[in-house]
Amino acid sequence: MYAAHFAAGGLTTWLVARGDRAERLRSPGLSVNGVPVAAEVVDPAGTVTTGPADLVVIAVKHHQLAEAIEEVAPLVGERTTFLSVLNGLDSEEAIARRYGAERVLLCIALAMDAQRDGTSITYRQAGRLAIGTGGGLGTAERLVAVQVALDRAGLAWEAPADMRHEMWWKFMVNVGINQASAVIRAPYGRFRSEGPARSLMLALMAEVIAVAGAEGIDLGPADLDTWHKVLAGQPPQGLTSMYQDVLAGRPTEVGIFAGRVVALGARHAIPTPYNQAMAWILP
Ligand SMILES: NC(=O)C1=CN([C@@H]2O[C@H](COP(=O)(O)OP(=O)(O)OC[C@H]3O[C@@H](n4cnc5c(N)ncnc54)[C@H](OP(=O)(O)O)[C@@H]3O)[C@@H](O)[C@H]2O)C=CC1
Ligand SMILES: CC(C)(CO)C(=O)C(=O)O
Repeated sequence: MYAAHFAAGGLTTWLVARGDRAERLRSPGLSVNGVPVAAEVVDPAGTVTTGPADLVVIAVKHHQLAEAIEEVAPLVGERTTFLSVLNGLDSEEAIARRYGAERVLLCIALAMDAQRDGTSITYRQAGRLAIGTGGGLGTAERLVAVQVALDRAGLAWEAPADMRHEMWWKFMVNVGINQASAVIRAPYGRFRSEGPARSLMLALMAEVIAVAGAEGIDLGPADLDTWHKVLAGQPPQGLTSMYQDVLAGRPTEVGIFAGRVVALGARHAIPTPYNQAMAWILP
């Protein structure tokens, strides 16, 4: 979805992929809402004559991150800045360890409803990206350059004052709705009214709020209200990325959600039974 926006905005766009994956991106090719994406496929296993890229967007699942970080190497130069739309709290640090902290902005993807079937993507809401610097990551100059690129691509962005809080808010959301939707097998609509689905989502989120407090992050009722407003805008039949993974038989990101909450609970002696159950149940 992001590649389609960049290409349509007139920015030279490359899809980085190796082997069979590169072949699938060439044929049948990547399509977004039925429109083929005008982006060249770059296979880093071959001779790469393009680049360096001004911006690298990493949009893979967490278990694919380490490989993706290495595969983009031929396109990385001094001016290259990274955005990671991965959920969870860790991907920016992983990229920073490989390419340097100043090259990586903090980023989360909000309120999007993309669904994928092979190389065909459909979405109604592109949502928005929250981007920023913090914790030694990124620079103000790179942040502005990326904002200009996102404007050209027609992608909505915001730059919250407290990006760390924003990352934890998104973590709370993912721990709650992604995991609850994946085990109950329910679309967004089921979480809007009282019932077991919503109760499980809120119980999982309450454990995040507890461990966040112990980590010095102030999450609370106002953050839950913000989520309820976002949820009200999601299509009732839409599916979280984790529920899509379960339906497609793909591994889930449970390790960076429940796994992380359980580990933080152990560190701070805070019980996290709901997340422990998710870690036992989800593949
Ligand atoms: N979908 C959503 O609504 C949202 C998702 N997110 C987060 O964004 C991240 C991506 O999620 P999502 O888009 O749903 O994931 P998908 O699994 O739908 O897409 C990931 C894509 O990356 C490709 N890929 C994997 N490894 C590589 C690699 N080494 N080189 C090139 N391409 C690769 C995969 O190809 P292949 O199929 O061949 O393996 C696949 O097409 C996750 O962390 C998710 O939690 C955040 C907000 C919303
Ligand atoms: C917030 C939500 C549920 C949709 O944007 C998401 O991040 C996901 O599906 O992974």
